[in-house]
Amino acid sequence: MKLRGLYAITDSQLLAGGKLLPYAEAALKGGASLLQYRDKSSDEARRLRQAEALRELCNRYGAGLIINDDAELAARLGVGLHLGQSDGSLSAARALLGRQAIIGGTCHAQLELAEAATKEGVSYVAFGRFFDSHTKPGAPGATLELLDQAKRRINLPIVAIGGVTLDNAALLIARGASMVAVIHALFGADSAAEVERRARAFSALFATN
Ligand SMILES: Cc1ncc(COP(=O)(O)OP(=O)(O)O)c(N)n1
Ligand SMILES: Cc1nc(C(=O)O)sc1CCOP(=O)(O)O
Ligand SMILES: [Mg+2]
Repeated sequence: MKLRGLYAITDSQLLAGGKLLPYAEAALKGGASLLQYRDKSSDEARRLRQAEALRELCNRYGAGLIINDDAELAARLGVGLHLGQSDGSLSAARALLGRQAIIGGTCHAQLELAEAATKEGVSYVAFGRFFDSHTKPGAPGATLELLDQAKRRINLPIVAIGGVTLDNAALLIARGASMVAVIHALFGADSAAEVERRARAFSALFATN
């Protein structure tokens, strides 16, 4: 699986009212390489149902499905996982999911966290928040200079997240981001057709950088 390109992340509030599957499919049609299922609810049956449906879509479009926060659900479905600093052990997740699974770790703006995550066997490291974020306004800030340093010190794909839009994504890619992870600027749209247009535009940035 290619860890380069658009990394689409779902949001249960933004995609309420039946939008999850059509909007996720639109992002995949538009070329998203990874899709993260990010749902903070505790409705386990619904989470399982939705994640299974997203796995089917990702398989159809040749993209990777990543589950946020929930190693057990990722293991049950045989898909990837993203963990933040308080979401459990990355090395335990690697042991649970096996060598092939895509596992990512949140590193905020700290290279030391990325070095520790690398030792624990992650597939990519995620830094952020780079810009003002609708979804997570309080996330700690990261700078473009951090990407330069990370590129020199971390030998893994780098994901940039937080306030990424079609206007600023090229800056991140030019500074070494292998993937841009996007919620609001992708899914905060009035139609699935608009999500697909945006996904195509994000994906095209990787062809020219
Ligand atoms: C690709 C990617 N990067 C960072 C995060 C944030 O993870 P975390 O800090 O655990 O916060 P929540 O998303 O769980 O609220 C992410 N999900 N994906
Ligand atoms: C989930 C998340 N994690 C962040 C971090 O900095 O670790 S920023 C963020 C929100 C990303 O959403 P949007 O594209 O709408 O800004
Ligand atoms: Mg988390």
